[in-house]
Amino acid sequence: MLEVRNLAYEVVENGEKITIVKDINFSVEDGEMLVITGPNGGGKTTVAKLLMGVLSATGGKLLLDGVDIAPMAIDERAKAGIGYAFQQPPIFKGMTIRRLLNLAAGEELSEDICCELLSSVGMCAREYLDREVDATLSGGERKRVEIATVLAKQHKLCIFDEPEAGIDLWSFSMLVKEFEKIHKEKKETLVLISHQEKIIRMADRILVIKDGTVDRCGAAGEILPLLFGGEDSCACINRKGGNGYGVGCDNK
Ligand SMILES: Nc1ncnc2c1ncn2[C@@H]1O[C@H](COP(=O)(O)OP(=O)(O)OP(=O)(O)O)[C@@H](O)[C@H]1O
Repeated sequence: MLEVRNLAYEVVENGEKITIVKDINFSVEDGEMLVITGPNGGGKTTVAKLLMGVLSATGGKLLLDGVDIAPMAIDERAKAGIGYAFQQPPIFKGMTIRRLLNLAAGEELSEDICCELLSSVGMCAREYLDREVDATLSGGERKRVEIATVLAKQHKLCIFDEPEAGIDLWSFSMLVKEFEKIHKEKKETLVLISHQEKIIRMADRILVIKDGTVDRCGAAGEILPLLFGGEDSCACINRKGGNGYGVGCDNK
């Protein structure tokens, strides 16, 4: 189980403190899927990076199965069972896709398994295996390779930051099926950051982050009508000129 308590991240710029996120509280039960959504610039990626350890929290607690992972470095968190796919995947010049998948899996994978992983993210597998993870791959290809690295291993907690970004429609449908598989068959705990209705509708719980803090959080059945459906949500979005996330609803 993941428990996030009063998570905060501040930076100092030109001697001035800037709060990027604060008072972030939520939990994800084992095997649950949490989707984090909300307006651009709200703080979603920052929260994901704080969970993975790419950034260090300046306040709060991050408990994974009761252990505070906040002081752990990124590699220790990976060893503790957290997998993370970046919103903007890094380039690994000189490293082939095959090698990257092996590293991500923590073992030598057979060519068939490497191909299966790439096929599951919509890549025509064998022709990619010995390509380098460099700028010759398109943004969408890098994104899919990045997602395949997370699929290469069983995790306690998988975090995907906007997996839909830059992915074509056909591959997106395959990805959605993969997420369903991770969620329903492998029963891994999933945190997905997304703006995509199809992904948001797969969630067990939904967290809406706006202006660096929690705007709404609850079971999907409670939050979905506020985001997409029902007369109330439409009324409040239209009436208050909201942004499609139910922000400003009286029924918060
Ligand atoms: N180191 C930093 N210094 C100053 N501002 C920062 C820093 N890191 C993040 N921010 C700002 O904090 C806000 C939250 O950024 P973040 O990337 O977490 O948003 P997001 O919700 O993921 O947005 P999007 O939906 O566009 O991906 C943004 O306004 C961003 O410019």
